[in-house]
Amino acid sequence: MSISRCCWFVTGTVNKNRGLISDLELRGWEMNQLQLADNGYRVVSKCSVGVIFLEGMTPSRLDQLEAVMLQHHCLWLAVLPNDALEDARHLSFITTLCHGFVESSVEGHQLDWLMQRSAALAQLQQQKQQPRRCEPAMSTDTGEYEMVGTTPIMRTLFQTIRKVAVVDAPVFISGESGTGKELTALAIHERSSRASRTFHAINCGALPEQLIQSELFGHEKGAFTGAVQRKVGRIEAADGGTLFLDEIGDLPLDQQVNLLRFLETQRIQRVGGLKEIAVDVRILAATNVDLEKAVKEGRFREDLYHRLNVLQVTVPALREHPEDIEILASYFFERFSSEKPGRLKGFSREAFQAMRDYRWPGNIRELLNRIRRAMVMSDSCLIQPADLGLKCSERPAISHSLCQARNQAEREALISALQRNRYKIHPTARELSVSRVTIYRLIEKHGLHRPTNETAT
Ligand SMILES: Nc1ncnc2c1ncn2[C@@H]1O[C@H](COP(=O)(O)OP(=O)(O)OP(=O)(O)O)[C@@H](O)[C@H]1O
Repeated sequence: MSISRCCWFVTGTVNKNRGLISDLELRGWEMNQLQLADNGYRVVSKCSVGVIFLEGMTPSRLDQLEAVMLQHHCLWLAVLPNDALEDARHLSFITTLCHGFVESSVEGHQLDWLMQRSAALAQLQQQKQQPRRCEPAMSTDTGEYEMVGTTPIMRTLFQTIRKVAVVDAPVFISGESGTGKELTALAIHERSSRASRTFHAINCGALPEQLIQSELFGHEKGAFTGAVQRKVGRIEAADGGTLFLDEIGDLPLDQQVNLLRFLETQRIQRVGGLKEIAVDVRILAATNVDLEKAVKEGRFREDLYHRLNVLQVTVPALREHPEDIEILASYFFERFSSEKPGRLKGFSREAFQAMRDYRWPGNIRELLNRIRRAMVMSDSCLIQPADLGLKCSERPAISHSLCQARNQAEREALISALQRNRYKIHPTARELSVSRVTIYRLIEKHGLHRPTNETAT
């Protein structure tokens, strides 16, 4: 594995550390100093490791640094002055933000070794976190149609998409609203032999009932009042390509018969026309309602259901793969970055936590919309839970495992004790009858962040 020898460094007192920095440069490290720009540290994420020389670092610089460090996907090492571990502010900084620390008496070759190991680990972590995308389903100018997900359930979905794409049979895509059914349909089309032809999506629930037949099958001039000219229907327009019938459960029963006839014969007849026209279209259909139930209740034709349901793809609800939330959030942050104010750098830990805690009834579409709105509305440099319209109390109503419940209770007890004690570590530890070290450990474990104006210990 080739390791990038690119390193950020921030130093409290440049001169004191000049020797060590030069030594590292001689050992092949490209040492880049993070510069203090007008609005804070300039963020450029090209290095996978960073070194903070803590000596002489003022509390206000530490505050600025924290925000920057959270933005970088790199591992941070602290070089400590002798008494740093006695200082609660430094201790909290090291335990919550740093991957490792060494005393300032460290020799160049020792720091070099530690940086190499950290850079290697950071690279491995980054590889693991790379979004495993189902290659762009459709090339568009906006690059809008990428499927992001790294969890086993999403990988299974990507595998299924690849399998069903290569055959020409109808596919039935089920899943809750906003889970990505249309994106799945597009991904199937894009991997099929029809990829170079058109992908046409119809929302059956949005078509006015009296116009459905003409919309789907087209009409001849004069077929009905207002039919002033011939119209090619959506099925015919998709000839050679793929037709995606969204919300198929909303198709009225009489239109279900016409669709069934088309699926059986691959021919259509325009309204008012006499000619049968052969159309070569692959049908993908989706619903977020229980179609089997609709069949039992007589609202959906059983024969059509079986015709459409040759191959099945189920798109999971977001709450079934919450581990993808962070990667999806980052993807949407990138996707809408042109709409955000320049100062906005990403998400706070609390925002990620709130996103993980939320149940997401509107699935990925809701996540996308909340992030897009937060990016416009946020006043700070990191998106906060309130910007997303989320509160920590909006917890999932799903049952927790005992371990999750314990964690949750521990987190809540810690947050309220910290708040009661104005984020002072000592009284919080006393109240919870644990050591101060335990409080620091728990703060790190639960990704909490003490307000920067609290200097308390
Ligand atoms: N895995 C994903 N990665 C990235 N974006 C996604 C993913 N899944 C869905 N999206 C985005 O979420 C939005 C909703 O997706 P889509 O329209 O495909 O959902 P749907 O299940 O068809 O919704 P509905 O049931 O309301 O028709 C779209 O903007 C889509 O690009």
